[in-house]
Amino acid sequence: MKPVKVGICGLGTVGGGTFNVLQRNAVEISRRAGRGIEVAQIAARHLNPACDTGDTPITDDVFDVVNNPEIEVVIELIGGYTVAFDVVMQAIANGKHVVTANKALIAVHGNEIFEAASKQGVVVAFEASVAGGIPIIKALREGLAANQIDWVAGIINGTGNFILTEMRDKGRTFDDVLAEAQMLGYAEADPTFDVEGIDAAHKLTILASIAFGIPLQFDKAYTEGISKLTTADVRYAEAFGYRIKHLGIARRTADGVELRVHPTLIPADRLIANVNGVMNAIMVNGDAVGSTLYYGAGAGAEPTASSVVADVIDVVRALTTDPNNRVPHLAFRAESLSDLAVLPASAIETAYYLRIQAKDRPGVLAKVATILSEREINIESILQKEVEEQAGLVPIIIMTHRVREQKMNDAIEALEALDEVVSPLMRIRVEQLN
Ligand SMILES: NC(=O)C1=CN([C@@H]2O[C@H](COP(=O)(O)OP(=O)(O)OC[C@H]3O[C@@H](n4cnc5c(N)ncnc54)[C@H](O)[C@@H]3O)[C@@H](O)[C@H]2O)C=CC1
Ligand SMILES: N[C@@H](CC=O)C(=O)O
Ligand code: NA
Repeated sequence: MKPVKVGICGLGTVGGGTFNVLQRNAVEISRRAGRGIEVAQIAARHLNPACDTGDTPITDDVFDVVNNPEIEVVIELIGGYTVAFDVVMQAIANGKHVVTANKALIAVHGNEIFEAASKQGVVVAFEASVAGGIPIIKALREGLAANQIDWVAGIINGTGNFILTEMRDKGRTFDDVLAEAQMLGYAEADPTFDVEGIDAAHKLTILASIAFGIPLQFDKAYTEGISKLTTADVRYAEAFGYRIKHLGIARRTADGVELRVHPTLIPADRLIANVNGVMNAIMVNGDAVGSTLYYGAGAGAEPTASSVVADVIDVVRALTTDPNNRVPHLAFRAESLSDLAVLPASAIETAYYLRIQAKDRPGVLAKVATILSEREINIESILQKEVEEQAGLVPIIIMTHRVREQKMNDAIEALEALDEVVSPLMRIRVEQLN
């Protein structure tokens, strides 16, 4: 049988890695796919020194690839929502299958893209878009298909986890580690997407849709980054037996779905609390299987290429299958997606860590405790440090029981209004993940 011709759009970190893996493992790949896979054309603005493209035809116009009649599968590795969106929609209109690593595109425009793809009978595959090399889409969509999924919680941004780990273990500064993550090709084109949680929210949006069978709703995700965390919080968390990780959490409750990305204290003895550097890990809890954990490299050229190429192999196998009997894009059949509401942040329920910088006066602790108890917020433990972090100020660290976010917002407003308390205070959510 003739090889399947594919076209690569974008030859940066992931595009280069994808080309290299397709070449190096060509024999193994064709033994799995049943056919060879040939890169018939590449669209690139620059050559990639990490990859020897030999005599593969190269164009600087992505639409040469998208409109190339020989190409059956378009691999979109440009990123962003502009050119990438046009590339994907035109490829679908031309009856071509698409493989992409672009979580921003899928989280924001996925509903429209999947509808167009289904009408055309083509597949849009996006395993590399979440957690780089970890086959989490495959696990959730197929391996756990028997379950009602209760929650998903994961470290799903490699850059952010790399920064937190290096800051904690080596005392390096935020900016220094971010620059290294950019140099290593982990960071997004705009690194605020990594450090402000936008990239993790894109990925969480995708995971939640596949876990619960709901349309993609990125605009409803609550997003908080890691840029305000201090080494003092990391230290206090450790004193309580916790680690701070930047988590994406999607949880089904009686009222709807929580969809939230934020720094989180988790018990230091959980496996996921010990996931360091660029590694990602995702816990999935299903009613039949219980808790499961998926671990691996969340970013980087070849780990991400591992997922891209696996998708290409899946697509090659799907070329001869009935479009109505393929695994649905969002795991549930499009006509069976549910309208389960994504809850507003005020309805989230979680425990809290509070760090209050207070003037060293008698009676402050009693006032703080009163404000919390008036709002039925129970204190789990409290630590009043005698050392002053700033002149005349002593930190009070409080761990609470679970409470609705609305109540905590009210309490924080009242605490910050106290004359003795420096505003703003630090609040970090706490999860046990069991
Ligand atoms: N870097 C990583 O570890 C991971 C990246 N991703 C996603 O993969 C995609 C690609 O990311 P990277 O490879 O890191 O980015 P990159 O910036 O290294 O590569 C993108 C390439 O596309 C090229 N490009 C831009 N516009 C173009 C156009 N009109 N025509 C032809 N080429 C064009 C750029 O010149 C660049 O070489 C993004 O969607 C990203 O979010 C997903 C998982 C991991
Ligand atoms: N910038 C992303 C790349 C992979 O998705 C990350 O750091 O996780
Ligand atoms: Na993946």
